[in-house]
Amino acid sequence: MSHAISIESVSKRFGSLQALDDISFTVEHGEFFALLGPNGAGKTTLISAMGGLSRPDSGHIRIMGHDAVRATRAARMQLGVVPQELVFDPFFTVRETLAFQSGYFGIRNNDAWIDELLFKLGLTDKASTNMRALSGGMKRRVMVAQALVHRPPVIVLDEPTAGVDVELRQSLWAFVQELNDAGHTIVLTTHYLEEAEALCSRIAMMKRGRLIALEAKDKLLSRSASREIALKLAAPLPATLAASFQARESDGRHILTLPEIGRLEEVLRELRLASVEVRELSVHETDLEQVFVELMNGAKN
Ligand SMILES: Nc1ncnc2c1ncn2[C@@H]1O[C@H](COP(=O)(O)OP(=O)(O)OP(=O)(O)O)[C@@H](O)[C@H]1O
Repeated sequence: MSHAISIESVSKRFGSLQALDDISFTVEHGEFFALLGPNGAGKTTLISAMGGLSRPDSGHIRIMGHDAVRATRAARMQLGVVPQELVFDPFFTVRETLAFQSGYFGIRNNDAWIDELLFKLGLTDKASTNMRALSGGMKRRVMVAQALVHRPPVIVLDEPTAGVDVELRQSLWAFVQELNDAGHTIVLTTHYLEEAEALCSRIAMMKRGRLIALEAKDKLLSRSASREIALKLAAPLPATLAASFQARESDGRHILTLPEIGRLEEVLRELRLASVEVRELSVHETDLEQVFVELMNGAKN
């Protein structure tokens, strides 16, 4: 079959604001894909368009081959979106919420799957609790269950861990990883870059409605040549080095930024010339946050 998600030259304006500017990319079956970008980059707008909730001004989106505008219902059957905002009827119980959502997809007798979802998301003992009586974290778990009642092959999570405690975050990721292992395609937006780094194999970055990077994670990480080194010295850091390598201090160590690792030799030479003994040296590998910041700063406005 075609791609799990295909986005083709999608643009959308809100008045004078270009929220999406000619976005094109595909997500393959079974991928764990991250969509990153600062606030207002257009991630939620793009996700709404995938779910047929808002209509692009131009371009096409297909979910498992179904056009999100012309075949909204068929596309939605293939897609589960966990929204950023908590949207629910406060008077329904958790089980009623999930049964109602199943009915929306024309699924009757969904109890066995609902029970499994409740169990996997740690909601079993909350099944009869009214939605309004749940904590924020519990409500978020219901949002995840709600997106999965129709067992969609493609799952999009829009910042599902915003404001969620560490325990839920970890159990949520274990569950999402399990879904991915079972063959579900996952698209994730998050502001926790270490989550994207740990889970996703390919990463798209957006800024002001445009796609500014789309690469395999490893390739993206290797794109940043700069490294930080931490030095513990027996004497003060020579001023010339401090100036050349934007030195700062942390935890009794000098942190120097090397634009490329080859400059390490220059640092060591300067220290030898100044007779400063090195007691400890460690090199910090690039992480996604560093690449993200560099790309965001480097992208034109
Ligand atoms: N219905 C709307 N009417 C007008 N402007 C909108 C509407 N929806 C979104 N926008 C604007 O479009 C831009 C993109 O918003 P969007 O919510 O898609 O960003 P985002 O990348 O999801 O950000 P965040 O990380 O904060 O969730 C923003 O400037 C936002 O204010």
